[in-house]
Amino acid sequence: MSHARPDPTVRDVSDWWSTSVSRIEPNRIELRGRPVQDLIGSISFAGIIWLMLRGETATPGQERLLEAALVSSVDHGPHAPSIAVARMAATCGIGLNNAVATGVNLLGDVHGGAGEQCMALLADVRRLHQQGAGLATAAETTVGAWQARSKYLPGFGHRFHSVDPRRDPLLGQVEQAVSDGVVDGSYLHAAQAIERVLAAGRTRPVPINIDGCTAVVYAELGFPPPLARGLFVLSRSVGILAHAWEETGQGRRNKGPMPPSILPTFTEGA
Ligand SMILES: CC(C)(COP(=O)(O)OP(=O)(O)OC[C@H]1O[C@@H](n2cnc3c(N)ncnc32)[C@H](O)[C@@H]1OP(=O)(O)O)[C@@H](O)C(=O)NCCC(=O)NCCSC(=O)C[C@@](O)(CC(=O)O)C(=O)O
Repeated sequence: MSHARPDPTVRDVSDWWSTSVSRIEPNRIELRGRPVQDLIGSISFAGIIWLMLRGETATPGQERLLEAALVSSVDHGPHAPSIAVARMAATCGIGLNNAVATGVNLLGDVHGGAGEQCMALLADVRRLHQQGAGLATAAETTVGAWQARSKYLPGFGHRFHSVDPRRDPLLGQVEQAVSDGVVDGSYLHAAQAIERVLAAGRTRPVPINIDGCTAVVYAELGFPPPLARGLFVLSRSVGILAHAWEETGQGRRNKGPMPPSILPTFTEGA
């Protein structure tokens, strides 16, 4: 006798994986209602990402901006933790898929995933501004409230860039999209206002970083915050794959984080 309780949300066994993303039947593949044979050769990769996540076709302006953000965050060299760890993994005999997963699994609140929280930060500034506060006041109030919890604001600061070279071209694309009427610029202005608050009184600014710049784009385009992280993962997977593949080709085995001639400092009696 079965003791399983019936699930009222499941009327039929075919409801178990019910989805509006894709429809797959013998000799039929539709993605968001569009036959795959109509998409192949006619839609860009950024376009299919938009279609799959949003369920509708991007306008050319939306697609251009999404593509710019995806391009901007693909790689940051073996200094970047997500790349370094994927290269190390590739030398350990675990296969390319596991090397890529190792890199992707390093992306989070501190590295490559801060766009999710950054979008919430920008939304706070935007909301106060929309309620009537001046932009500078809205940014100061929000920075104060967030820094009462942590001095590190998501989407700002970089371990060695004082101006991230990805910042101006990407934010320039957002400005262009504002001029073209694609987005309204409110998240861009919130980010710039926070940057000004953080720079005040400092010789070394705390710049908006790539997680923050891409969060501006994804917020302007109307993606929900968790997808800022998801889209960063998609983009960085390209760089992770390229590095893992190159490292695989170099044939090294069991490569550690630094040359064996450099020994970690042993801290006596800790
Ligand atoms: C990223 C880092 C750990 C860097 O730290 P730093 O080394 O600079 O930190 P510190 O030396 O502690 O700070 C020096 C002084 O600046 C102040 N300060 C620093 N950050 C501040 C901030 N956010 N808000 C206010 N104040 C800040 C701090 O208070 C101190 O002030 P003071 O005590 O007065 O001297 C830090 O910013 C941070 O956690 N950010 C938030 C999380 C975030 O957005 N993550 C994404 C980073 S992008 C990325 O992951 C992609 C990447 O670019 C990565 C790559 O390649 O690495 C790629 O493409 O792969």
